[in-house]
Amino acid sequence: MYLGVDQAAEWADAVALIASTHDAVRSGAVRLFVLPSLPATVAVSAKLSDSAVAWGAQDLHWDDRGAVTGGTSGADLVELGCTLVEVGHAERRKIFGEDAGVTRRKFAAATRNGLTPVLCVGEREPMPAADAAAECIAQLESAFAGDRGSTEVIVAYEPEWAIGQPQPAPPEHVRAVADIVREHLASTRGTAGETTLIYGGSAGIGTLSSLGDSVDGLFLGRFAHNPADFARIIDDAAALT
Ligand SMILES: O=C(CO)COP(=O)(O)O
Repeated sequence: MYLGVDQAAEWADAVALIASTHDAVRSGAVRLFVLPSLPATVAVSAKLSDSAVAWGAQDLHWDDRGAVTGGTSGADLVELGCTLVEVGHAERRKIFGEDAGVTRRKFAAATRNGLTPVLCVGEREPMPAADAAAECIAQLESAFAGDRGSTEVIVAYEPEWAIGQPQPAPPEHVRAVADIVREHLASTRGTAGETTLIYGGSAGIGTLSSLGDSVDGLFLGRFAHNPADFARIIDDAAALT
């Protein structure tokens, strides 16, 4: 909810231009997706529709149709051209009280509708990496509910305590957690359906370079609101490919 609808559209316009001119995006070496606020979806998708940038939503309801005033149907997101949807963001868990059961049902709704879930996991408080990873793995397994990799999933590791801060979590912490989570995903899901691991939480210019190949990418918030900064973050990603 940082950007208004017109601001989001203007931002998407700038991002579409960056995507169309950046070699790493043009070649497919760097892939981009945008999850605007729901009211901005149509305006943003109009700007991105001729670009390589995918778009999606920040939330959906677990039912596709019925008496759910204020809900967002995954089927409607598909009609809007969304190919991804975020599930289980820390703010959904904290502000809206979404628990493991809600996240599991929303994850199922995403895959049922053919939307790639961007499944957010992360520890609430700072803690040793092994404990943080265990918490993330418990959240993952709870959301998967036995799904063993039939669909593509993007796992966003976002420690709750690192969101909305001046700096991301220390890179050595992120790398240590990501290594354990990745090993778990590889041993339980293999390569079926493809699982991507990205880091979010005050990520910006230089974050990806500091994480090396322990993650596949970033989940950006505030520090991508300036398109010029976003372009520099794409440069960081391109340098790693
Ligand atoms: O929550 C986030 C992305 O989902 C991160 O937001 P910030 O990068 O603004 O902390």
